[in-house]
Amino acid sequence: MAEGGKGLTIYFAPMEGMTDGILRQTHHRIFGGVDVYCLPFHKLTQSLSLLTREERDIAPEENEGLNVLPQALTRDPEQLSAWLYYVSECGYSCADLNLGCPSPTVTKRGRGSGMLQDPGYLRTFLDRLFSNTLPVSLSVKTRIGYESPEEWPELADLFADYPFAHVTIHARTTREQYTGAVHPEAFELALRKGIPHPVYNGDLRTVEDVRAFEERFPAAEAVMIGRGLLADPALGRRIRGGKEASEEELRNWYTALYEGWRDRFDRTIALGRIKKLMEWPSEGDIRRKRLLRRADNIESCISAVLGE
Ligand SMILES: Cc1cc2nc3c(=O)[nH]c(=O)nc-3n(C[C@H](O)[C@H](O)[C@H](O)COP(=O)(O)O)c2cc1C
Repeated sequence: MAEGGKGLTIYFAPMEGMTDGILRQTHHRIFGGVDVYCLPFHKLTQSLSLLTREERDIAPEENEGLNVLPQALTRDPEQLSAWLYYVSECGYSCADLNLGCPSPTVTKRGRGSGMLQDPGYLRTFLDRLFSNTLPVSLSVKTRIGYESPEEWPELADLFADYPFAHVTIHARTTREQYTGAVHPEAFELALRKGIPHPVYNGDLRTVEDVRAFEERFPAAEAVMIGRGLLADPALGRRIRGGKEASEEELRNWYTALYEGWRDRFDRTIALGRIKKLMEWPSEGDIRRKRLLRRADNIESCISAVLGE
């Protein structure tokens, strides 16, 4: 696990359709304050071929100067094992297994958090995987159950039994998707059960949230933050005592992201992405959201989010 240097190690959560190489590099260049950038999952298939977008995302040149953690979605230990060799050939030393995705199209095939429904199969999967020496170390990102947090004690015992590099715990069930109260007590149980290097994830949106977390869990080593960093890209830096994002930094951030996405895709996709991202800093502000909806170029998007 990467060292934070000071205090908690901070992971930038993987967010499909958002946290691509352009966002990761731009974030690192302007704000920093993040130790590890997590890649959205590669959906593994029988043929083991990746999508062009997935190949590009993991390519060393896309991630130059960054600490990144690639991630896979699969319920097949042989597929995962083969992919881990590919990750190693790309030059990375750790990779992550997704056991958290709650999308019905994923879970109905028993993948992502769908695997949590069958702890027996999950043990078989992990036994087979760890029966061989792996080319890189493996971490896992999980939820605390499929239907109910009552499933967590059994799952926590399971995760404590394997030599994971770390275990990221999104403190919600599959049913809870991304909203509703998190269950921080699940993290307490993870610490008590000796889960290797647990990383807390879920609704850390502000510096105050992180301070309260540190106070409640002084033994915690690491947190993963997603939407909080989209809403305030300087959050990692501020957690470490650094300054808030200036207006100039935010302008540079949005402009660089828009231009990067426009050059890679096209103007329409870039505008769509930037608007989606800007929903987070505009959260709860109906006027800004209305202005953002109407905006049809990057300047009016920036005015909608940063204007008076
Ligand atoms: C649009 C979107 C895409 C996501 N894609 C992934 C993914 O590819 N892999 C993953 O493990 N989690 C994914 N997540 C979950 C986040 O990594 C994170 O666990 C979740 O947002 C909770 O953290 P937060 O409250 O800090 O945002 C996604 C979440 C969102 C909202």
